[in-house]
Amino acid sequence: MTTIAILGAGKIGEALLAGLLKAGRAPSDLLFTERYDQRAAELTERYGVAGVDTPEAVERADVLVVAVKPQDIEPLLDLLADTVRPGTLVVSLCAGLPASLYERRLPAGTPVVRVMPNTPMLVGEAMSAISAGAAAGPEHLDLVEEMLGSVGKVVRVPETQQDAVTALSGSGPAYFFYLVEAMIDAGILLGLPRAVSTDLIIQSAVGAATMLRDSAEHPVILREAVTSPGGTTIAAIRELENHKVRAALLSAIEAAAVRSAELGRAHDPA
Ligand SMILES: NC(=O)C1=CN([C@@H]2O[C@H](COP(=O)(O)OP(=O)(O)OC[C@H]3O[C@@H](n4cnc5c(N)ncnc54)[C@H](OP(=O)(O)O)[C@@H]3O)[C@@H](O)[C@H]2O)C=CC1
Ligand SMILES: O=C(O)[C@@H]1CCC=N1
Repeated sequence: MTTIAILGAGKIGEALLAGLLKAGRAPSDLLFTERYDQRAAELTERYGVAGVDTPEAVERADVLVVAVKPQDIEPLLDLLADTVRPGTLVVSLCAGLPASLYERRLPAGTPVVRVMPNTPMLVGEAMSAISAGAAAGPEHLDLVEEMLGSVGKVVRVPETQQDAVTALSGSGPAYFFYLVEAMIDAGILLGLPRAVSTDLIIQSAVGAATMLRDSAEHPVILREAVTSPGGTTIAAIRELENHKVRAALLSAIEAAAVRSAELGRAHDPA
């Protein structure tokens, strides 16, 4: 069985750990590293997976999943540089960091797959986009697709599209949470109890998301079906247009893509 080590079990690393276990992987086929012993002990207690140091993870794992913040990549690469064993697959979940960064620093021929997942991995509903580095072949993409397919949906994209993917689906859940948060506040403004407002909005979000996924209808058609002539929805939509919410979303997501590219350049100026 393939042993997978998650290097940096923070928010996304833990989501992957939990998702893989939920999908049926044995705790003995998983390892993780963490910076602080207390965090490692908590994770082992919660998931029954062993926390190890980086050299042990490199020694034991067939797949190393890098899930530290981009700002923490350099010391980790220093540790991995001469120790990664031939044939080990390196999977990077880090925003912005190109496969070429790993290829320059790790032993020649190390296969690298760059991935942009998202946190709904925790509930088996991740959206992950994967791209092969120079030394990664179809067998490596298949392995990563199988691994991430057990915790959500996977698409293959050219690496040139990863900054856009990061801005859209990597950060995407945050935009929906932000919208939900604002809509719950609107209920408070209208005098509803917070619990009622929260229930109304979360169920509306779940219902709308399920329709988007299952109805095969374009979002415009679904929105038009809610928007009655002379009714309530169009009164709200006029306000959204007045406040340029669509333009704000375009700018916001463009800013996220620009930031992803900046993070990459900061560590891999070539
Ligand atoms: N959060 C998200 O929604 C998504 C995040 N990502 C990417 O995933 C990566 C991790 O993000 P996120 O999980 O949010 O960040 P977190 O800070 O929550 O997780 C990173 C974890 O790695 C630990 N760490 C840092 N350096 C090392 C090291 N050398 N060895 C072992 N552990 C280490 C950190 O410890 P400490 O807390 O002590 O710093 C922290 O617990 C980022 O590169 C991000 O771009 C990708 C998609 C979505
Ligand atoms: O905000 C970030 O940088 C990370 C990458 C995508 C989602 N969270």
